[in-house]
Amino acid sequence: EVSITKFPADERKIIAKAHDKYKKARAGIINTRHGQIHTPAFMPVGTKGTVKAMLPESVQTTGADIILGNTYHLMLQPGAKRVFKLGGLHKFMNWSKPLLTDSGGFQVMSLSKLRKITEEGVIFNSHIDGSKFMLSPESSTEIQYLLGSTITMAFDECTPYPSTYEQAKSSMELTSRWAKRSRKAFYSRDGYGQFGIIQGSIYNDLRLKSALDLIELDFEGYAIGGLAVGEGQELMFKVLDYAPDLLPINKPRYLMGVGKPADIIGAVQRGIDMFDCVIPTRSGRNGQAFTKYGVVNIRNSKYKEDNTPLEEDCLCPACKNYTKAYLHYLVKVKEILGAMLMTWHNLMYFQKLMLRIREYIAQGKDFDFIS
Ligand SMILES: COC(=O)c1ccc(CCNc2nc3cc4nc(N)[nH]c(=O)c4cc3[nH]2)cc1
Ligand SMILES: [Zn+2]
Repeated sequence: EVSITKFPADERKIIAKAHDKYKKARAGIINTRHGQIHTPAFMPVGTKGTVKAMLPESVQTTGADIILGNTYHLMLQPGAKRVFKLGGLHKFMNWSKPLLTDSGGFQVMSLSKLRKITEEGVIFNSHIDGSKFMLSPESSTEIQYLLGSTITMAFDECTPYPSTYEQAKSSMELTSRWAKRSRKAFYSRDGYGQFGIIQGSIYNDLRLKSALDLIELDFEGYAIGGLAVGEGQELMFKVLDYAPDLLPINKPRYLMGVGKPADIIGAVQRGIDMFDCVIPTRSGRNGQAFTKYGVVNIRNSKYKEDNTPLEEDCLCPACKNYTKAYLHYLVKVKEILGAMLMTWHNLMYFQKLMLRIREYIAQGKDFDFIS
């Protein structure tokens, strides 16, 4: 049981504003072969088969029901066939709950050096040793099968921002053709699912066409891609004012790569059910702690003799057993325990946020508690 605390001032504004205009927030449960996912859900990112600086059992204590892995990284090292031979990713990383794997297109574009996009798929050189690989709707789907993903993502092209209407249109059409091939390559089994990813950038008619193309393929869930790519919160919310409504109301809606607490709250109010973001883990290792008082940059010298915890009522090990002075010191001297404690606290903060959101939606409360 975690205590219910108030949203910090900046979130207060967002929720109060969002509440008036949006009554699309929903709370629910996704049942899978590896257990239930309570939505709205936040997925900690475990790119290389580990949530960095966390034991899987520690991730579990924060309240996470599902974590995200990346096809791109795992296919390069240790290799999907090897993970399959060793019993699959769940066994390999000792995580028995649901796993969602991104399909690799986004990571290829943001990580690999040379690459070529063809109708067939993406040809690229590994950012590790430069060796040549190809990712296609078929190979990405097969890799995710070999990993044993609970939720497989269709192979898409994340349309860059900004893009002209023409660029966004041809990119979205490629994603639709790849979605069809991804769906055909998916080996459907009870309790496993595949999500389509809609594109279309900031153009509402393209977003609609993308949704229609993917709804025809009857995926178990749908992701909104091509956002959190530099467009900013205002433009992202402008797309989210209508895009979730283009998707089946009875299937999960997943906003990829989002986000800060205020982004999550605004997106939940617009009908989004699932989130993933590196922010709590990556910025935690970087010395940023999310608290009800706002973000604490623990490296700031004002904390070097602060003998109080990050949050007095937080149940995480960092807050229960240590002070900001100790965290300040650990992060400054780059001690591994610093990364561990900051990550643990941030993941706990994000899961507490999701728990509060789920409770208020389930109780039909209009978030007026923060007014
Ligand atoms: C400390 O914080 C950070 O370093 C940091 C870095 C990146 C993001 C944004 C991530 N945004 C994002 N991830 C994404 C992953 C995606 N995957 C697929 N298959 N298709 C997409 O269309 C797609 C879009 C995304 N947008 C947010 C935070
Ligand atoms: Zn804490």
